[in-house]
Amino acid sequence: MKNSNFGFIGIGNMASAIIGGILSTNFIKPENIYMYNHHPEKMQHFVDAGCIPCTSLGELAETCSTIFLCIKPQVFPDVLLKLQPLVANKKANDVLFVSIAAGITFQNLQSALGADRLYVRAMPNTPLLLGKGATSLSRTSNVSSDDFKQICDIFSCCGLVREVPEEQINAVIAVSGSSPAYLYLLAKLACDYAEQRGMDRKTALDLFCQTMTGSAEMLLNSGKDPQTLIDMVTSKGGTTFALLGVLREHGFDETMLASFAACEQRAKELSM
Ligand SMILES: NC(=O)c1ccc[n+]([C@@H]2O[C@H](COP(=O)([O-])OP(=O)(O)OC[C@H]3O[C@@H](n4cnc5c(N)ncnc54)[C@H](OP(=O)(O)O)[C@@H]3O)[C@@H](O)[C@H]2O)c1
Ligand code: PRO
Repeated sequence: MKNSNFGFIGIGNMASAIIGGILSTNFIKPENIYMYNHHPEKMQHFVDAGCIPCTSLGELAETCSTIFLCIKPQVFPDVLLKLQPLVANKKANDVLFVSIAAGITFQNLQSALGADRLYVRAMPNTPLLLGKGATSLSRTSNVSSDDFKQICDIFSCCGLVREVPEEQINAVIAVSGSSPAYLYLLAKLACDYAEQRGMDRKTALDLFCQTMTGSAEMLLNSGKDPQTLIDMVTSKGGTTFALLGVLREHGFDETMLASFAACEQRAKELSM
């Protein structure tokens, strides 16, 4: 398969993050990036940067050998139904589909677009917008190493990439896809509390964020596991001991684990 033109369907938050990463690193020239959104004004920013807007799905399908499906899972049945006849005349391995949707399975894509086509599933996250995202990728077994490397390289323009088997891609949503939401929630609560205690909110946010990045560095580079790092913070009978005691009393671990399971379960429900 020769990838020369790349098409994006659904130019919202995540497609914008991926295309932004590609353009900022010059990995693909803008004139090789095609896009379609049913509200064309959403594409204007990228059109100004030299990308090619399509006026129909057919125009995009005609021109592109790699097609990123960046719409919401609920929109997939409709878009795949329209896409199927538009790619029917292409040879099976002449087009590679990359779906970034939570829950949409290879089986869903194969049923709608053809069993022997090439498919990659991606689970990115919103920090891709800053080139600091984390993306998990799975591929069907017929995707060659070269083709898969190209998709990995595209997501690498926006941060870290890891391959996971498809069986794990719903579980990973709680780890890196949805997880920015609970980290932001923690930041919000810490800032709300600081404000209640008379602190300046911006000062609290700066301190909290530095603590998040520093803690992440410790997890990655100290050689210590998470529990050892928790123990290093927790003086016997001290403040952290009191804090963790309340979390334990209120079932924090169980609540978080239940929320991760709900996240994975919802992805399964979003399957077509
Ligand atoms: N947001 C995240 O953190 C995140 C992380 C990982 C994966 N994902 C996955 O990424 C996908 C997109 O999420 P998002 O947050 O980027 O959503 P989004 O901002 O709503 O983007 C979806 C885009 O698709 C457009 N669209 C809707 N129906 C269309 C159609 N029939 N044809 C063409 N374009 C259409 C929407 O246009 P209008 O708004 O004009 O209707 C919108 O621009 C989802 O499947 C989600 O599961 C999201
Ligand atoms: N945002 C999407 C959702 O909430 C997928 C992961 C993050 O469904």
